[in-house]
Amino acid sequence: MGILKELQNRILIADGAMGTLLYSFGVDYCFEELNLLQPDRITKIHEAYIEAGAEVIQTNTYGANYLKLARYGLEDQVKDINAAAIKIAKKAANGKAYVLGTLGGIRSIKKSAATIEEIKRSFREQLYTFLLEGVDGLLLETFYDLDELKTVLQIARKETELPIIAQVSIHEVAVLQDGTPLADALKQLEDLGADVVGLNCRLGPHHITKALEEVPLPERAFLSAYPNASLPDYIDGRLIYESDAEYFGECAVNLRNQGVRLIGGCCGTTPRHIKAVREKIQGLAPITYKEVKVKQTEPTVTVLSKRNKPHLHEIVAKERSVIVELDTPKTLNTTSFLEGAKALKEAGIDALTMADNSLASPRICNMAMAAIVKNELGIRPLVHITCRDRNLIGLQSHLMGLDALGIDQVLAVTGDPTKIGDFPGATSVYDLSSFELISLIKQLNEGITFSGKPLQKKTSFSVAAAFNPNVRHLDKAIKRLEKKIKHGADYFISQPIFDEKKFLEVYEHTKHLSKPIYIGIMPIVSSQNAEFLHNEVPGIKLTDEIREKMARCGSDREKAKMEGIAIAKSLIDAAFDLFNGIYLITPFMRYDMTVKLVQYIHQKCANRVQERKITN
Ligand SMILES: Cc1cc2nc3c(=O)[nH]c(=O)nc-3n(C[C@H](O)[C@H](O)[C@H](O)COP(=O)(O)OP(=O)(O)OC[C@H]3O[C@@H](n4cnc5c(N)ncnc54)[C@H](O)[C@@H]3O)c2cc1C
Ligand code: MET
Ligand SMILES: [Zn+2]
Repeated sequence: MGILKELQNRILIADGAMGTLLYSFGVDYCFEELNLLQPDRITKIHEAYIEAGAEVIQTNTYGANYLKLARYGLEDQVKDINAAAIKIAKKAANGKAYVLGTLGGIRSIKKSAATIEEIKRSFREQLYTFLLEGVDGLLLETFYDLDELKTVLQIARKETELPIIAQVSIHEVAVLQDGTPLADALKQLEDLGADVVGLNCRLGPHHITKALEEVPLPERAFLSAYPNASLPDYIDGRLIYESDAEYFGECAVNLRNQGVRLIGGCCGTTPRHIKAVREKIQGLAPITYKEVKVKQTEPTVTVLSKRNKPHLHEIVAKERSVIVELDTPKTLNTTSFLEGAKALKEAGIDALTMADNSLASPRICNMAMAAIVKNELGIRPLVHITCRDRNLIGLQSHLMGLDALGIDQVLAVTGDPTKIGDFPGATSVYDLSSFELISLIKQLNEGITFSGKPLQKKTSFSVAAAFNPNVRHLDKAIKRLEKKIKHGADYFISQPIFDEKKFLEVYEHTKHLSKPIYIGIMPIVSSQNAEFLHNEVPGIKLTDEIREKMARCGSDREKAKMEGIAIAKSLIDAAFDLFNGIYLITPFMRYDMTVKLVQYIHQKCANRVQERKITN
């Protein structure tokens, strides 16, 4: 008769999980490859679901697309794996159940997981196999990203008149990750031609039912729901679901009361769950009228963070500005650090920048020290944030914490690789690239979280990005700066430059940029330090003259210090008229050196003012 015709008059029961069932049997490789390697195993699962009461089953093809199979080196077998899955499901159904060809969503929370073009290509390949082999309908399931689902639905709708079931997945009751209310999303899918719209996975029956309370009965389409068995627990490295099938069956009645006509199960469900659904649903007619619960939306008050001072990017765009890096201690002794911070404040810096575990070695958390210098010493902190040490959850929480502390100057960087640090084997997170981190911060400035939820307040971050001019191809580095600007960078802070001639070259390459630069200068402390920088730090080359000057100081620490300061002063002279912003890096807690350089810059500014007065 056809699925849609049946749904006009009755509720259809679908099957439950395939992946988590296989996983619970100990399979932890590519589930879809089993269509080729162990077809009998898949057949038995289908049969068990049909035996339990499923009238609609789905092919074992959830991740059988080019992009996901590529993780297992199986990208060339898309057609074979899908074709085999359809044959297995049809044979198992044997006319007793409808067979849906399943296509799973690719993106999760990160849009960057795959481009729309890649998704389209990958989807089409899988779709054509379904259409060639023949199925009773298509199940587009577990789509977190509404744009992705809409894109693939449009492709499918154009290619076939088969019934299409389009299902989103949600993290939070009745709202998609981009903030779209579930009811709106399902309406959009219906308008794009989906025959059945609904949701599956991620949440258990309780939350899925709650979400559906806000969804009206569609005008033309039908509603579907495939909840997980429960919320997942993580035990001994495995995701475990509560498996009270009886409860799941009872919940199916609630789904029916919300107007759902196609009821199945997702992760953690088993043939026992489906049997329970059948027992509870049997004999119940679908509802034809429902009261929709109107969501009590809290008014979205979006206030701006309070700001007393202009941001650094606003200052440096107009006038001379000096920021100094003083890295937080590697031990719990904060005395020198705080003394240094105080001395630099007295010297008149605009901000104290604190790296985020630079060189991938742990130091006292820069957020903690930033709060201390801000609150106790009245210094404006600038906090570096790497993508290396925090996942997406950690990054957003960190930024929200900085806002709560009133710290609004940040530098978004990728972070030095762990292999150069104290813990070479440590995990690097990199959920986000530096570009994406910049975008995330700018999104918080709009009062919206990464997943599109309102924050009820707009943060007010001024976002710096890193600029490494010590590269072989400066043009490529400049392209990265342009990209960082597109993502929202307000200004740049550069790695130190050790060659007077380099400033002009950097100036010429960057003068077209719309954002200002704090150019980096770091005093050298010894000949050993000079040789290390020259020979071991990629991209950094010191002139022979500088190396000779430092070598002449031998092991005389005081002499080397004076020479290091003198060299840094010459570098400041070379940079002075080209860049408003000077970023001084304090080497090895030697703030006595950076204090002298800050004073030098201020003196130079005062002299300039004096000279101008005289010439006028
Ligand atoms: C001012 C400043 C502050 C920093 N603070 C910290 C800190 O607090 N903690 C820390 O761990 N690290 C810090 N770093 C180091 C920085 O994270 C690394 O140098 C990183 O590799 C580059 O940072 P990014 O954010 O500019 O990377 P991105 O521009 O995002 O570059 C990311 C990747 O691309 C590569 N890449 C960059 N430019 C080019 C190019 N021109 N051609 C080809 N490939 C390229 C990089 O090597 C890197 O692997 C800082 C660097 C700067 C300049
Ligand atoms: C990750 S959502 C579940 C996908 C598919 N329906 C399965 O059960 O394997
Ligand atoms: Zn699932």
